[in-house]
Amino acid sequence: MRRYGKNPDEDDIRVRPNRKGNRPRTTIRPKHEDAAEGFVLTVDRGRLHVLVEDRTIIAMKARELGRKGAVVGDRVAVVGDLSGAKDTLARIVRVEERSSVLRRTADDDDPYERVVVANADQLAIVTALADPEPRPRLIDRCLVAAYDAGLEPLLVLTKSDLAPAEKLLEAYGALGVPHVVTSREELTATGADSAAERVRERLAGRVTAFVGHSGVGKTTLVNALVERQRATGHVNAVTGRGRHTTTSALALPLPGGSGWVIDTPGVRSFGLHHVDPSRVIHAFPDLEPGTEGCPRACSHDEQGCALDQWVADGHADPQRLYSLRRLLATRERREGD
Ligand SMILES: Nc1nc2c(ncn2[C@@H]2O[C@H](COP(=O)(O)OP(=O)(O)OP(=O)(O)O)[C@@H](O)[C@H]2O)c(=O)[nH]1
Ligand SMILES: [Zn+2]
Repeated sequence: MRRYGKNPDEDDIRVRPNRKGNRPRTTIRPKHEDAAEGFVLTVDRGRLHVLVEDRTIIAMKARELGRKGAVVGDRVAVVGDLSGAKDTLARIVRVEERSSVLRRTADDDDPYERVVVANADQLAIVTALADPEPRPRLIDRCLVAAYDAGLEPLLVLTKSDLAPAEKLLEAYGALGVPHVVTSREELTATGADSAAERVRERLAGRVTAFVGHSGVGKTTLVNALVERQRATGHVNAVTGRGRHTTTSALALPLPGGSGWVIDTPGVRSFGLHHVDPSRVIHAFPDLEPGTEGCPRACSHDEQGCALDQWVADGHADPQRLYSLRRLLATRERREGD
Protein backbone atom coordinates (compact mmCIF):
# COMPACT_ATOMS: atom_id res chain seq x y z
CA MET A 1 0.00 0.00 0.00
CA ARG A 2 1.07 3.55 -0.62
CA ARG A 3 1.77 5.75 2.34
CA TYR A 4 1.14 9.40 2.84
CA GLY A 5 3.80 11.50 1.27
CA LYS A 6 5.32 8.79 -0.80
CA ASN A 7 3.80 10.25 -3.88
CA PRO A 8 4.50 13.99 -4.12
CA ASP A 9 1.18 14.50 -5.83
CA GLU A 10 -0.52 13.50 -2.63
CA ASP A 11 1.30 15.96 -0.42
CA ASP A 12 -1.70 18.12 0.17
CA ILE A 13 -3.65 15.15 1.46
CA ARG A 14 -1.43 15.10 4.51
CA VAL A 15 -3.03 18.19 5.99
CA ARG A 16 -6.24 16.25 6.37
CA PRO A 17 -7.37 15.86 9.98
CA ASN A 18 -6.45 12.69 11.81
CA ARG A 19 -8.06 9.47 10.79
CA LYS A 20 -9.50 8.50 14.14
CA GLY A 21 -12.27 10.95 13.61
CA ASN A 22 -12.20 12.51 17.07
CA ARG A 23 -12.76 15.92 15.64
CA PRO A 24 -16.08 17.38 14.60
CA ARG A 25 -17.22 15.54 11.55
CA THR A 26 -17.39 18.58 9.33
CA THR A 27 -13.63 18.97 9.42
CA ILE A 28 -12.86 15.35 8.68
CA ARG A 29 -13.82 15.67 5.09
CA PRO A 30 -12.65 18.81 3.37
CA LYS A 31 -15.52 20.34 1.50
CA HIS A 32 -13.63 20.92 -1.72
CA GLU A 33 -15.81 23.81 -2.62
CA ASP A 34 -13.33 24.72 -5.30
CA ALA A 35 -13.63 21.30 -6.94
CA ALA A 36 -14.46 21.17 -10.61
CA GLU A 37 -16.99 18.82 -12.15
CA GLY A 38 -15.61 16.11 -14.36
CA PHE A 39 -16.75 13.15 -16.42
CA VAL A 40 -14.65 9.98 -16.45
CA LEU A 41 -13.70 9.03 -20.02
CA THR A 42 -11.51 6.03 -19.37
CA VAL A 43 -9.28 4.41 -16.79
CA ASP A 44 -5.75 3.40 -17.61
CA ARG A 45 -3.86 1.53 -14.89
CA GLY A 46 -5.34 3.51 -12.02
CA ARG A 47 -5.09 6.82 -13.84
CA LEU A 48 -8.43 8.26 -14.77
CA HIS A 49 -8.91 10.39 -17.85
CA VAL A 50 -11.45 13.01 -16.90
CA LEU A 51 -13.18 15.56 -19.05
CA VAL A 52 -13.26 18.93 -17.26
CA GLU A 53 -14.94 21.62 -19.31
CA ASP A 54 -13.29 21.00 -22.67
CA ARG A 55 -10.00 19.57 -21.40
CA THR A 56 -9.00 16.02 -20.74
CA ILE A 57 -7.01 15.79 -17.54
CA ILE A 58 -5.39 12.85 -15.82
CA ALA A 59 -6.45 12.23 -12.25
CA MET A 60 -6.16 9.68 -9.52
CA LYS A 61 -8.45 8.75 -6.72
CA ALA A 62 -7.93 10.77 -3.57
CA ARG A 63 -7.25 8.70 -0.52
CA GLU A 64 -10.36 9.96 1.18
CA LEU A 65 -12.49 8.06 -1.33
CA GLY A 66 -11.40 4.89 0.38
CA ARG A 67 -12.23 1.78 -1.56
CA LYS A 68 -14.84 3.45 -3.65
CA GLY A 69 -13.60 3.73 -7.19
CA ALA A 70 -14.63 5.83 -10.11
CA VAL A 71 -15.44 4.17 -13.42
CA VAL A 72 -16.15 5.31 -16.93
CA GLY A 73 -19.29 7.42 -17.04
CA ASP A 74 -18.95 8.64 -13.47
CA ARG A 75 -19.53 12.26 -12.64
CA VAL A 76 -16.75 13.28 -10.29
CA ALA A 77 -15.40 16.28 -8.38
CA VAL A 78 -11.72 16.97 -9.06
CA VAL A 79 -9.20 19.24 -7.37
CA GLY A 80 -5.55 20.07 -7.92
CA ASP A 81 -3.90 20.87 -11.21
CA LEU A 82 -6.72 20.96 -13.73
CA SER A 83 -4.68 22.42 -16.57
CA GLY A 84 -4.39 19.13 -18.39
CA ALA A 85 -0.73 19.93 -19.06
CA LYS A 86 1.72 17.06 -19.48
CA ASP A 87 2.72 15.25 -16.27
CA THR A 88 0.09 16.94 -14.13
CA LEU A 89 -2.14 14.85 -11.94
CA ALA A 90 -5.41 15.98 -10.40
CA ARG A 91 -7.31 14.26 -7.62
CA ILE A 92 -10.83 12.89 -7.60
CA VAL A 93 -12.37 13.78 -4.25
CA ARG A 94 -15.95 12.76 -4.84
CA VAL A 95 -17.96 10.42 -7.02
CA GLU A 96 -21.49 11.65 -7.56
CA GLU A 97 -24.44 9.37 -7.09
CA ARG A 98 -24.94 7.05 -10.05
CA SER A 99 -28.17 6.76 -11.98
CA SER A 100 -27.22 3.27 -13.16
CA VAL A 101 -24.43 0.73 -12.95
CA LEU A 102 -23.56 -1.90 -15.50
CA ARG A 103 -21.69 -4.74 -13.83
CA ARG A 104 -19.85 -7.75 -14.87
CA THR A 105 -19.55 -10.71 -12.60
CA ALA A 106 -16.45 -12.11 -11.04
CA ASP A 107 -14.54 -14.51 -13.25
CA ASP A 108 -11.62 -16.84 -12.87
CA ASP A 109 -9.03 -14.12 -13.23
CA ASP A 110 -10.77 -11.66 -11.00
CA PRO A 111 -12.85 -12.71 -7.99
CA TYR A 112 -14.68 -9.40 -7.66
CA GLU A 113 -17.82 -8.28 -9.34
CA ARG A 114 -17.07 -4.94 -10.90
CA VAL A 115 -18.94 -1.95 -12.14
CA VAL A 116 -17.91 -1.45 -15.75
CA VAL A 117 -19.90 1.62 -16.68
CA ALA A 118 -21.78 4.16 -14.59
CA ASN A 119 -24.69 6.38 -15.57
CA ALA A 120 -25.45 4.80 -18.93
CA ASP A 121 -29.10 4.84 -19.90
CA GLN A 122 -28.96 2.57 -22.93
CA LEU A 123 -27.16 -0.67 -23.78
CA ALA A 124 -26.37 -1.21 -27.46
CA ILE A 125 -25.95 -4.92 -28.07
CA VAL A 126 -23.85 -5.27 -31.20
CA THR A 127 -24.30 -8.55 -33.06
CA ALA A 128 -23.12 -9.57 -36.51
CA LEU A 129 -25.70 -11.26 -38.71
CA ALA A 130 -22.90 -13.55 -39.89
CA ASP A 131 -19.14 -13.98 -39.45
CA PRO A 132 -19.31 -14.55 -36.53
CA GLU A 133 -22.73 -16.19 -36.38
CA PRO A 134 -25.22 -14.50 -34.03
CA ARG A 135 -25.30 -15.99 -30.56
CA PRO A 136 -28.84 -15.66 -29.24
CA ARG A 137 -27.89 -16.79 -25.74
CA LEU A 138 -25.29 -14.05 -25.55
CA ILE A 139 -27.86 -11.54 -26.76
CA ASP A 140 -30.22 -12.80 -24.07
CA ARG A 141 -27.54 -12.40 -21.44
CA CYS A 142 -26.95 -8.83 -22.54
CA LEU A 143 -30.69 -8.14 -22.43
CA VAL A 144 -30.91 -9.46 -18.89
CA ALA A 145 -27.96 -7.34 -17.85
CA ALA A 146 -29.61 -4.30 -19.41
CA TYR A 147 -32.97 -4.88 -17.76
CA ASP A 148 -31.30 -5.60 -14.44
CA ALA A 149 -29.31 -2.38 -14.62
CA GLY A 150 -32.32 -0.36 -15.71
CA LEU A 151 -30.85 0.39 -19.16
CA GLU A 152 -32.92 0.33 -22.30
CA PRO A 153 -31.58 -2.21 -24.75
CA LEU A 154 -30.90 -1.48 -28.41
CA LEU A 155 -30.01 -4.23 -30.86
CA VAL A 156 -27.48 -3.21 -33.48
CA LEU A 157 -27.24 -5.90 -36.14
CA THR A 158 -24.12 -5.51 -38.28
CA LYS A 159 -22.84 -7.09 -41.50
CA SER A 160 -26.24 -7.07 -43.18
CA ASP A 161 -24.38 -7.57 -46.46
CA LEU A 162 -23.65 -11.14 -45.33
CA ALA A 163 -27.03 -12.34 -44.04
CA PRO A 164 -30.61 -11.11 -43.58
CA ALA A 165 -31.86 -9.92 -40.20
CA GLU A 166 -35.43 -11.25 -40.29
CA LYS A 167 -34.92 -14.56 -38.55
CA LEU A 168 -33.01 -13.09 -35.67
CA LEU A 169 -35.47 -10.24 -35.25
CA GLU A 170 -38.35 -12.68 -35.07
CA ALA A 171 -36.93 -14.15 -31.88
CA TYR A 172 -36.95 -10.70 -30.29
CA GLY A 173 -40.26 -9.49 -31.65
CA ALA A 174 -42.18 -10.23 -28.46
CA LEU A 175 -39.63 -8.36 -26.38
CA GLY A 176 -40.14 -5.22 -28.39
CA VAL A 177 -36.45 -4.38 -28.34
CA PRO A 178 -35.65 -1.54 -30.75
CA HIS A 179 -33.14 -2.42 -33.44
CA VAL A 180 -31.01 -0.98 -36.23
CA VAL A 181 -29.54 -3.02 -39.08
CA THR A 182 -26.24 -1.81 -40.52
CA SER A 183 -23.33 -2.76 -42.71
CA ARG A 184 -19.86 -1.33 -43.12
CA GLU A 185 -20.78 -0.07 -46.56
CA GLU A 186 -23.82 1.77 -45.25
CA LEU A 187 -21.97 3.09 -42.22
CA THR A 188 -19.31 4.80 -44.26
CA ALA A 189 -21.85 6.31 -46.66
CA THR A 190 -22.58 9.94 -46.00
CA GLY A 191 -25.86 11.81 -46.01
CA ALA A 192 -28.79 12.27 -43.72
CA ASP A 193 -30.08 8.72 -44.15
CA SER A 194 -26.75 6.94 -43.77
CA ALA A 195 -26.63 4.01 -41.38
CA ALA A 196 -24.47 6.04 -38.98
CA GLU A 197 -27.19 8.67 -38.88
CA ARG A 198 -29.85 6.03 -38.23
CA VAL A 199 -27.87 4.71 -35.30
CA ARG A 200 -27.09 8.21 -34.01
CA GLU A 201 -30.80 8.99 -33.94
CA ARG A 202 -31.16 6.25 -31.35
CA LEU A 203 -28.27 7.65 -29.32
CA ALA A 204 -29.23 11.31 -29.26
CA GLY A 205 -29.12 12.84 -25.82
CA ARG A 206 -28.23 9.56 -24.15
CA VAL A 207 -25.29 7.72 -22.71
CA THR A 208 -25.11 4.39 -24.52
CA ALA A 209 -22.79 1.56 -23.57
CA PHE A 210 -21.81 -0.65 -26.52
CA VAL A 211 -21.17 -4.32 -25.93
CA GLY A 212 -20.37 -6.99 -28.44
CA HIS A 213 -18.42 -10.14 -29.00
CA SER A 214 -15.06 -9.80 -30.70
CA GLY A 215 -15.24 -9.52 -34.48
CA VAL A 216 -18.83 -8.34 -34.77
CA GLY A 217 -17.77 -5.01 -36.20
CA LYS A 218 -18.12 -2.89 -33.07
CA THR A 219 -14.99 -0.89 -33.81
CA THR A 220 -16.13 -0.23 -37.36
CA LEU A 221 -19.47 0.91 -36.00
CA VAL A 222 -18.15 3.09 -33.18
CA ASN A 223 -15.61 4.76 -35.45
CA ALA A 224 -18.38 5.66 -37.86
CA LEU A 225 -20.44 7.17 -35.05
CA VAL A 226 -17.99 9.32 -33.14
CA GLU A 227 -15.40 11.96 -33.69
CA ARG A 228 -12.71 10.02 -31.97
CA GLN A 229 -9.79 12.31 -32.77
CA ARG A 230 -11.36 15.49 -31.58
CA ALA A 231 -12.76 13.90 -28.49
CA THR A 232 -9.65 12.66 -26.80
CA GLY A 233 -7.31 15.47 -27.90
CA HIS A 234 -3.76 15.20 -26.70
CA VAL A 235 -4.29 12.07 -24.66
CA ASN A 236 -5.42 10.26 -27.74
CA ALA A 237 -2.07 8.52 -27.90
CA VAL A 238 -2.75 7.02 -24.50
CA THR A 239 -6.34 5.98 -25.03
CA GLY A 240 -5.99 4.93 -28.66
CA ARG A 241 -7.25 1.48 -29.51
CA GLY A 242 -3.78 0.00 -29.70
CA ARG A 243 -3.16 0.22 -26.01
CA HIS A 244 -6.77 0.23 -25.04
CA THR A 245 -7.32 -3.48 -25.09
CA THR A 246 -9.03 -5.19 -22.22
CA THR A 247 -9.10 -3.13 -19.08
CA SER A 248 -11.43 -0.19 -19.29
CA ALA A 249 -14.35 1.10 -21.23
CA LEU A 250 -13.89 4.32 -23.18
CA ALA A 251 -16.38 7.18 -23.45
CA LEU A 252 -16.53 9.00 -26.76
CA PRO A 253 -18.70 12.01 -27.54
CA LEU A 254 -21.11 12.00 -30.45
CA PRO A 255 -20.84 14.87 -32.90
CA GLY A 256 -22.48 18.05 -31.74
CA GLY A 257 -22.53 16.99 -28.09
CA SER A 258 -25.62 14.90 -28.75
CA GLY A 259 -24.74 12.04 -26.46
CA TRP A 260 -22.02 9.61 -25.47
CA VAL A 261 -20.90 6.29 -26.83
CA ILE A 262 -19.19 4.10 -24.25
CA ASP A 263 -17.18 1.43 -25.96
CA THR A 264 -16.59 -1.57 -23.74
CA PRO A 265 -13.90 -4.18 -24.17
CA GLY A 266 -15.80 -7.33 -25.02
CA VAL A 267 -18.41 -9.23 -23.05
CA ARG A 268 -16.81 -12.57 -22.43
CA SER A 269 -16.92 -11.96 -18.71
CA PHE A 270 -20.49 -10.80 -18.65
CA GLY A 271 -21.89 -12.95 -15.86
CA LEU A 272 -25.30 -12.63 -14.38
CA HIS A 273 -25.04 -14.08 -10.90
CA HIS A 274 -25.93 -10.76 -9.33
CA VAL A 275 -29.15 -10.36 -11.28
CA ASP A 276 -32.37 -9.98 -9.34
CA PRO A 277 -35.42 -11.39 -11.23
CA SER A 278 -37.65 -8.69 -9.80
CA ARG A 279 -35.54 -6.01 -11.45
CA VAL A 280 -35.73 -7.83 -14.76
CA ILE A 281 -39.50 -8.15 -14.51
CA HIS A 282 -39.67 -4.43 -13.97
CA ALA A 283 -38.86 -4.13 -17.68
CA PHE A 284 -42.05 -6.12 -18.42
CA PRO A 285 -44.81 -3.81 -17.21
CA ASP A 286 -47.46 -6.06 -18.79
CA LEU A 287 -46.33 -9.00 -16.65
CA GLU A 288 -45.16 -7.31 -13.46
CA PRO A 289 -48.58 -6.88 -11.84
CA GLY A 290 -49.23 -10.59 -12.43
CA THR A 291 -46.43 -11.52 -10.01
CA GLU A 292 -48.46 -10.30 -7.06
CA GLY A 293 -49.94 -13.74 -6.55
CA CYS A 294 -46.55 -15.49 -6.75
CA PRO A 295 -45.09 -17.47 -3.87
CA ARG A 296 -42.33 -15.66 -2.03
CA ALA A 297 -38.98 -15.56 -3.86
CA CYS A 298 -40.67 -17.05 -6.90
CA SER A 299 -38.26 -17.75 -9.73
CA HIS A 300 -41.21 -17.18 -12.09
CA ASP A 301 -40.35 -20.42 -13.76
CA GLU A 302 -41.76 -22.86 -11.24
CA GLN A 303 -45.04 -24.48 -10.32
CA GLY A 304 -47.30 -22.05 -8.56
CA CYS A 305 -45.93 -19.03 -10.40
CA ALA A 306 -48.90 -16.74 -10.80
CA LEU A 307 -47.77 -15.59 -14.21
CA ASP A 308 -49.22 -18.71 -15.86
CA GLN A 309 -52.69 -17.74 -14.65
CA TRP A 310 -52.05 -14.08 -15.52
CA VAL A 311 -51.42 -15.04 -19.12
CA ALA A 312 -54.21 -17.64 -19.18
CA ASP A 313 -56.60 -14.91 -18.07
CA GLY A 314 -55.59 -12.87 -21.07
CA HIS A 315 -53.75 -10.08 -19.24
CA ALA A 316 -50.63 -10.50 -21.33
CA ASP A 317 -49.34 -12.22 -24.44
CA PRO A 318 -48.02 -15.76 -23.74
CA GLN A 319 -45.06 -14.96 -26.00
CA ARG A 320 -44.01 -12.29 -23.55
CA LEU A 321 -43.98 -14.73 -20.66
CA TYR A 322 -42.09 -17.21 -22.78
CA SER A 323 -39.49 -14.55 -23.60
CA LEU A 324 -39.20 -13.46 -20.00
CA ARG A 325 -38.63 -17.05 -18.88
CA ARG A 326 -36.08 -17.60 -21.59
CA LEU A 327 -34.19 -14.54 -20.36
CA LEU A 328 -34.39 -15.51 -16.71
CA ALA A 329 -33.12 -18.98 -17.59
CA THR A 330 -29.94 -17.51 -19.09
CA ARG A 331 -28.84 -16.69 -15.58
CA GLU A 332 -28.40 -20.36 -14.88
CA ARG A 333 -26.37 -21.08 -17.97
CA ARG A 334 -22.69 -20.77 -18.38
CA GLU A 335 -21.34 -18.07 -20.58
CA GLY A 336 -20.27 -18.78 -24.10
CA ASP A 337 -22.92 -21.35 -24.96
N1 LIG B 1 -18.75 -8.07 -44.50
C1 LIG B 1 -18.67 -7.18 -43.53
N2 LIG B 1 -17.58 -7.12 -42.76
C2 LIG B 1 -17.52 -6.21 -41.77
C3 LIG B 1 -18.58 -5.30 -41.55
N3 LIG B 1 -18.25 -4.52 -40.49
C4 LIG B 1 -17.04 -4.92 -40.08
N4 LIG B 1 -16.57 -5.94 -40.87
C5 LIG B 1 -15.28 -6.64 -40.76
O1 LIG B 1 -15.34 -7.49 -39.62
C6 LIG B 1 -14.06 -7.55 -38.99
C7 LIG B 1 -14.19 -7.14 -37.54
O2 LIG B 1 -14.55 -5.78 -37.48
P1 LIG B 1 -14.18 -4.84 -36.24
O3 LIG B 1 -14.86 -3.54 -36.46
O4 LIG B 1 -12.73 -4.84 -36.01
O5 LIG B 1 -14.92 -5.68 -35.13
P2 LIG B 1 -14.83 -5.62 -33.54
O6 LIG B 1 -16.16 -6.05 -33.07
O7 LIG B 1 -14.32 -4.31 -33.09
O8 LIG B 1 -13.82 -6.77 -33.25
P3 LIG B 1 -12.57 -6.77 -32.29
O9 LIG B 1 -11.65 -5.73 -32.88
O10 LIG B 1 -12.05 -8.15 -32.41
O11 LIG B 1 -13.10 -6.43 -30.94
C8 LIG B 1 -13.17 -6.63 -39.78
O12 LIG B 1 -12.44 -7.40 -40.70
C9 LIG B 1 -14.14 -5.71 -40.49
O13 LIG B 1 -13.61 -5.18 -41.68
C10 LIG B 1 -19.74 -5.38 -42.39
O14 LIG B 1 -20.73 -4.64 -42.27
N5 LIG B 1 -19.73 -6.34 -43.35
ZN1 LIG C 1 -43.73 -16.15 -10.26
